[in-house]
Amino acid sequence: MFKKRENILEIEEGNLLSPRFDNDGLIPVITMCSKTKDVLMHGYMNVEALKKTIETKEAHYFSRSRQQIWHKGKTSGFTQKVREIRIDDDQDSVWLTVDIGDGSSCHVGYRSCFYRSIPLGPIENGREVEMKFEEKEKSFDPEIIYKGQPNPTKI
Ligand SMILES: N=c1c2ncn([C@@H]3O[C@H](COP(=O)(O)OP(=O)(O)OP(=O)(O)O)[C@@H](O)[C@H]3O)c2ncn1[C@@H]1O[C@H](COP(=O)(O)O)[C@@H](O)[C@H]1O
Repeated sequence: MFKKRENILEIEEGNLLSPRFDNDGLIPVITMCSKTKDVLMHGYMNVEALKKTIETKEAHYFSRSRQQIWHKGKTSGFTQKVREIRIDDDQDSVWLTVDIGDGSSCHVGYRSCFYRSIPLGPIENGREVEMKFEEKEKSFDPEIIYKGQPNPTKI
């Protein structure tokens, strides 16, 4: 299915898909909203998740904590319709452009998982870094949507 990685020229300049999966069999994925261009989330795919994403045109990831294929939106209904898939020069990271309609992509209730920004500039000695909320309010209530599901965020 995927071309065996044999030489750099082919990997960088060739037109055959030959993704590089890490020692855990995963490739990092960054997912962007086709409408707003916001980065929605960062996850991972294994071979099966990448194949399913290509074939079904809906984003599938590999959940590291659950150790299984994860069809995004299966529980919440917030599926991601894939509009474009790109891979980078050395074919070890994937960029998905997805349509989420009026949905969201963050299990905390925001549209994007990247809902806070970190201020630039000098950090005072010993002072905690205060972030800014770029999304002013949640777009859904995760307590309702993910009722009974464990919170994947770990300390
Ligand atoms: N829905 C999400 C979800 N959406 C976005 N993300 C982001 O995707 C990343 C997942 O990457 P990782 O593989 O590193 O994290 P993980 O620990 O394996 O995630 P989990 O398998 O524990 O959910 C997280 O760090 C979040 O930033 C989510 N991470 C987890 N979920 C959980 O996925 C489950 C199914 O949700 P839906 O796909 O929306 O139906 C629910 O239990 C959700 O809580």
